[in-house]
Amino acid sequence: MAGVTIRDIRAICTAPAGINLIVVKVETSEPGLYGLGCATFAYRHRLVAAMVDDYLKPLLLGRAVADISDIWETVNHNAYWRNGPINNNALSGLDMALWDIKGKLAGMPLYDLLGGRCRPAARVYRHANGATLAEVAAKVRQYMAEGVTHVRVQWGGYGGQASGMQQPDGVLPGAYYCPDQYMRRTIELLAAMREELGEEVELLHDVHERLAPIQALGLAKALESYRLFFLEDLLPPEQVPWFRTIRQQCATPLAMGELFNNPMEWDTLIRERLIDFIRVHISQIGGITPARKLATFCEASGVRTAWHGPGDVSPVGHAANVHLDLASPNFGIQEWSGLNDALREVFPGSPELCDGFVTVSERPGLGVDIDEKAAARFPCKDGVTTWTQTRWPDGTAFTP
Ligand SMILES: O=C(O)[C@@H](O)[C@@H](O)[C@H](O)[C@H](O)CO
Repeated sequence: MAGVTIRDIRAICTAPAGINLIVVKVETSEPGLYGLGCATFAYRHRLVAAMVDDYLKPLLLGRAVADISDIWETVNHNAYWRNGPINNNALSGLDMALWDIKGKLAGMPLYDLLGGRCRPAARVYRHANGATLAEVAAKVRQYMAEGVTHVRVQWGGYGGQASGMQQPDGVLPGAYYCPDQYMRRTIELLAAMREELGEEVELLHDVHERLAPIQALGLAKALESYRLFFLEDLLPPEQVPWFRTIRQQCATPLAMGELFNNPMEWDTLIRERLIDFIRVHISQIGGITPARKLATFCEASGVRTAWHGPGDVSPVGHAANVHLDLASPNFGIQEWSGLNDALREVFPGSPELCDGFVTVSERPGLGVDIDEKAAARFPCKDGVTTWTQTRWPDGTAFTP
């Protein structure tokens, strides 16, 4: 392994499910030996690709593939300013690809290289959204029939479907939602789901940072009696100090972190045991190398992992999530957004769901490949992102 070096690094952009994905391919001096990593930042794919092709490649050609830790530190410091999403995603693509190569050289699936399996498969939660309470309940039942034990319930999408909003003249266009209405409806939603579904299913809910801090506290308290598995992203990263107050006032389990990029964002939450689940987006924090350290840091504080697993993670990134899930003693649950046939065609060997558990292929490394010809049939889309232009009824811009 000592002699194997990096021969090429490049970004591959593809959108088989209509969502922009970025994968980094690292080719080595060993013919046919390469690794893949997820660098998906769906709304800025060109910038991440440029970071990979124009900055990481010239920096790293000829480096030994074995030296993942040193390469990670080198890239993290190379632009002087660090911990931003463009740099972190590019770094993640590279980092995962190097772990993939290390696994292939060792002849081991990544979970084995990370210390071995703590469980044969990772339990997932699915997402049930509906326009009516009956629709949400029907979706939950459908998942339960498929063997899924944990379901995240949402009524009218993130922030709810606002109705009867009173608005001043001249408000700007945007994705409007009404936090007070959303809060009332969410309490009604959880009451209705427990009434309808009983206690035999674990329920979760994603606030998606759509409330002011004092409302978030009120919601966490109001939902306590419905016994959530966890309440997700109750506040934006900028309001992390509020978790101290929330923790003192209620026992609703809390999951936080999909927007985090910088270790300082999670440090207090974990050290002071203010959350129960860490759910960072692994490519946003720089890949497997920092995620392993974060999982170990959480283990010491009794915090479990619930890595972010939405549609804007490539199957390569989902595989990285699941390998970590299998190898971490303090794994909690895995978000699973599902794959379509086009994703399976472009990414042979993708993780698969069976009876509420996701598994990875037993091939060495991450176990996922890419069919570049198929990927080219699904080009990424450019354009302005509109769903993140979120506003409160009076026109105030607020977090998406
Ligand atoms: O938990 C989730 O799945 C959501 O928060 C994501 O779908 C999130 O909205 C997207 O990843 C943003 O691109």
